[in-house]
Amino acid sequence: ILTMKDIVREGHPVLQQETEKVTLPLSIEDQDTLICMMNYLKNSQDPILSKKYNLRPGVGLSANQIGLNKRMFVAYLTDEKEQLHEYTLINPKIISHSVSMIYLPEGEGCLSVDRNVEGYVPRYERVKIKAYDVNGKEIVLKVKGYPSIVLQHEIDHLDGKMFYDHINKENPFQLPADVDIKS
Ligand SMILES: O=C(O)C[C@@H](Cc1ccccc1)[C@H](O)SCc1ccccc1
Ligand code: NI
Repeated sequence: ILTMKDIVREGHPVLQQETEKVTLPLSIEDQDTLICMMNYLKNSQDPILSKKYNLRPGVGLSANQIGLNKRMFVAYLTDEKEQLHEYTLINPKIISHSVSMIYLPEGEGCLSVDRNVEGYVPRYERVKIKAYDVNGKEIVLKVKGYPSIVLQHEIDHLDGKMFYDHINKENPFQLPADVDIKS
C-alpha cells in the first residue's frame, strides 16, 4: 500500500514540472496506480488505518506527488453539504471558471510540504473541468466551493505549482474586497 515514504516532498523536480499527458486507454499499470492512490486517501481518512500506517490525512493526491510524471490525480472528500465527492481524473483541464474567488480561512496544507505555510490561497469559486475517466471516456464536470478548491490544488500539482505560490507575498492574509471566505 502507499505510505508517507512514497510521497515526494517539496524541492523534488517532479513536483516543479508540468506533468506529461497520460496515454489512453489507460495501461493496466496506470489503472492500478490510480487505485493505490485512491486507497491512500481512503486509508488516510480512516482513524485506525491512518494510525496503523502513520498516514497524513489527504483529500487529494496527484501522480507526481508519488514521483510519477503523469497528468492524473484522485480526490476523495465530503463537501459543505456532507456530499461525498470521489474523483479519478486523467488529463484534466480547467475550461472555464467564475470571476469570484474563495479561500479556506485556515489556509491550505500539502502532503508534499512538511511545514505550515500561513496565508490565504485564492481559488476560483467555481470551475468547469474537462478530463477523462478511467475508461477513457471524456467527462466535463462543474464544481464549486470546497470540492473546487481541492480539484484546483491537485491540478496545480500537475502544472508544477504549489499552493503557496498563490499566497500574497506582501500580506499573506490580504483579501481583495469582493472575495468570499469559504469555510
Ligand atoms: O497535498 C495534496 O495535494 C493533498 C492536500 C489537498 C488539499 C489541501 C488543502 C486544501 C485542499 C486540498 C491534502 O489534503 S492536505 C491535508 C488535508 C486533509 C484533510 C482536509 C484538508 C486538508
Ligand atoms: Ni498538495
